[in-house]
Amino acid sequence: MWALFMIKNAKKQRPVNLDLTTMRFPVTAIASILHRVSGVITFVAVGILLWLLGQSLSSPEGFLVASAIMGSFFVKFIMWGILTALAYHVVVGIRHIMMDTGLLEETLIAGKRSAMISFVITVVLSLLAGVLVW
Ligand code: HEM
Repeated sequence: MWALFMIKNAKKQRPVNLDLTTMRFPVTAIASILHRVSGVITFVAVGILLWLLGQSLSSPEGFLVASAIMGSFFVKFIMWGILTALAYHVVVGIRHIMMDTGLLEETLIAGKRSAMISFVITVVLSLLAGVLVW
C-alpha cells in the first residue's frame, strides 16, 4: 500500500514534459539565435567567396567561368542569402558592441526595441543586396 502511494506521489512530482511548440520566444531570443546562425553562415560563406574571387582573378578565362557561375539564378539566390546573413550579423554585432560599451541600455525594453530596429535595418540592407545581385 505504502509503495503504491510512493509511486503515485513520485509520478505527481515528476517534471512536466515541456511542449516547445506552444512556447513563444521573446524577440530578443530570436535576435540572439539568428545572430549565431548568421555567424555560422558567414563563416561558411568566407570559403565560397574567397574561392570565387580566386577563380575570377586567376586568368581572363577564369573570370569568364566565375561570371558564368554567377549567371545562374540558384547561385544568385545563395549570394543574396549570404549577403543578407552578413548584413544581419554586422547589424546585430554592432548592437551587441553598443550594449557592451554602454551606448545602449541593457534593459528589456531597450533590448526589444534595438532588436526590432536591427530587423528593420536588415530588411532594408537585404533588399539593397537583392538589387546588387540581380
Ligand atoms: C567573416 C566574418 C565573420 C564571421 C565568420 C563571424 C562569425 C561569428 C560567430 C560564429 C559568432 C559566434 C556566435 C555565437 O556563438 O552566438 C560571432 C559572434 C559575434 N560577432 Fe561575428 N563574425 C564575423 C564578422 C563580424 C563583424 C564584421 C562584426 C561586427 C559588427 C561581428 C560581431 C560579432 C559579435 C559582437 C559577436 C558576439 C555576439 C555575442 O556576444 O553573443 N562579427 N561571429
